[in-house]
Amino acid sequence: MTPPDPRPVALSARGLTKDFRGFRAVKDVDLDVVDGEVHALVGPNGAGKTTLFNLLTGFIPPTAGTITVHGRDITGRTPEQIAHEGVARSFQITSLFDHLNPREHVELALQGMAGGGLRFWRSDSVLRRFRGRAEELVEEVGLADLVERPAGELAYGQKRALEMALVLALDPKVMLLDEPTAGMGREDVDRTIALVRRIATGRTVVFVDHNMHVVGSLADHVTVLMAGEVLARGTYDEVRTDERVITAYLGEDSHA
Ligand SMILES: Nc1ncnc2c1ncn2[C@@H]1O[C@H](COP(=O)(O)OP(=O)(O)OP(=O)(O)O)[C@@H](O)[C@H]1O
Repeated sequence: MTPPDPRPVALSARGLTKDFRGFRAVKDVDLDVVDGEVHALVGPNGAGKTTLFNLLTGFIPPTAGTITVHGRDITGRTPEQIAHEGVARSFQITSLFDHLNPREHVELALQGMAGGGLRFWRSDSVLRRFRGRAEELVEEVGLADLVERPAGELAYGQKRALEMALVLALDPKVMLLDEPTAGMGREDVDRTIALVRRIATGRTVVFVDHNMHVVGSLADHVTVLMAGEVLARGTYDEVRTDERVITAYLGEDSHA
């Protein structure tokens, strides 16, 4: 057993439960993500990872249970309110504007965060205030050379990096990344591992990923879900060698 982490808890859930018309997708989940750690949520298909993400970020309300951020109860808050508590997420599905370049995307996100709302009309003088910071964020995610390239012309891995910049624009203390390497080839996967490591400095990161190389490379702690429940938790090496986890994954392989 790992000794308790002395750092304060950034994001916590107690008894978190979600029913979809009688089907319990998340069951009585307790989760503690400590300040500054990288925490992976893993589990076979249908384990409840995305549902848990949606609960933690307010995209769906829980049937039961509580969620706290740095000790403040955020249960039942909207995604916008939760973002203002410093929790922001990325999505698996890209939602970029093809004709806008990376800098323009980030400028809009910064404008939205500053209270201007996400507007489709943009006053250049307003957006220019955000230009410097937008360029920094584009550079931080490794897209400095593509700052003027319309998003529609970016490769898949570059689009995912841009989405990371949009999450960073919210200046989150806790970042939730939904399958940051989904659909990527090895090179993009390695680039994304390096990127997540970089952006995790001074932040708390929770991510879902099916790629165990990514989980092993990044995660300080891992929570394994199975059929909506926490099956195991610990370091990567602890959960990797846990008999229950091995059985759960073997079960998944045999049905693949
Ligand atoms: N809106 C919904 N209505 C009904 N059932 C749902 C809904 N969303 C999810 N579920 C069910 O809840 C269970 C958990 O789904 P979830 O998407 O959270 O799993 P997951 O671990 O993210 O899976 P994957 O790895 O395939 O993305 C699944 O059985 C799914 O069919």
